Amino acid sequence: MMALDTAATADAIAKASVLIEALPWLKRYHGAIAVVKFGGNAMVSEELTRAFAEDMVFLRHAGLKPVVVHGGGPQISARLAELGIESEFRGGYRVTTPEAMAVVRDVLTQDVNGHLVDLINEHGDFAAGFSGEAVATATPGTPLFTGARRGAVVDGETVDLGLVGDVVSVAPQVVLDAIDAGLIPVVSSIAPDGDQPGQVLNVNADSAASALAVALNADKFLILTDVAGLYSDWPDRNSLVSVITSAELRDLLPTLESGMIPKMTACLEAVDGGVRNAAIIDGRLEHSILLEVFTQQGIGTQIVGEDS
Ligand SMILES: Nc1ncnc2c1ncn2[C@@H]1O[C@H](COP(=O)(O)OP(=O)(O)O)[C@@H](O)[C@H]1O
Ligand SMILES: CC(=O)N[C@@H](CCC(=O)OP(=O)(O)O)C(=O)O
Repeated sequence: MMALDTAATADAIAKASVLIEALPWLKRYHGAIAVVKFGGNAMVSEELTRAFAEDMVFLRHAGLKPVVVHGGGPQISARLAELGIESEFRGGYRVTTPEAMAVVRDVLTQDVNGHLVDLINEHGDFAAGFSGEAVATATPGTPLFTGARRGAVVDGETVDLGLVGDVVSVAPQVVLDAIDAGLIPVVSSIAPDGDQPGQVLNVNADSAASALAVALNADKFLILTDVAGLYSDWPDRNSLVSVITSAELRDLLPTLESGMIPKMTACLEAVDGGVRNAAIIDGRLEHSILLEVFTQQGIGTQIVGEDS
């Protein structure tokens, strides 16, 4: 017989209290769709990517319906550099030539998407990879994302970004079919150009993720990034915001610096579009998603609707 020492008992009780703290959240989020944006910076670390894949499988087993939208900015930049193709960002967006677009599509839809799908599927056949070009069997001819070209405003002037677009409509059936089949959809941010058949556009992954969250009427929208959350007075580390309403965020948005602008715009669009809760959390912290979803205090910055 083995005696339990006091330290081991205290440790076991602490673990049980962490588990029971999750109960109200397990109840609240049972069957909920959670769209999670996973950025390319977190993916630079294999350990973080593996932890992310575990979190998605955890959410799925906990009764949620996770949907992943991924970026891959650093991976695209590395491949373009290897190929000697120049790559420039203007107003936070990559200027995308036809030559660069072929690389963007390949890196996002093959390498990054394939790697995430493989890591999730190490835990069982859960993941299904899609790009915005995917079509549902019931609606042939209508892609998941339809894009329209956009420019960017730099120093008050609109500049051309080449083959860069916004998602202007979403046909979510292909993703809903995967969810209904018990799968975890893993989506890359490439969108067919609605005005130019055969052409695809490079879409910022934060913005593609929020468009999908709205179309799926998601309960939760999470963006992983490389800071602890939104700082109201960046870079003052004492100004981390834990909860902000969409009205407050709308006022703060014009004061934000690049980097945070697309993320906070995506959160605002998601909440304005009916997503009940959006949050930006620290992707550098392993399993930060679990802390956000299943603990009382949560982490990062929550963006809630004006009537919350
Ligand atoms: N108000 C702010 N709060 C937090 N981060 C900010 C703020 N303003 C600018 N930033 C910058 O935005 C960065 C996050 O944006 P980005 O680098 O595009 O993230 P990711 O690589 O996750 O897509 C942070 O690392 C930080 O340097
Ligand atoms: C138009 C535009 O800039 N598209 C992005 C798409 C990838 C992305 O958004 O990746 P992260 O989430 O890792 O930043 C790009 O080419 O880098």
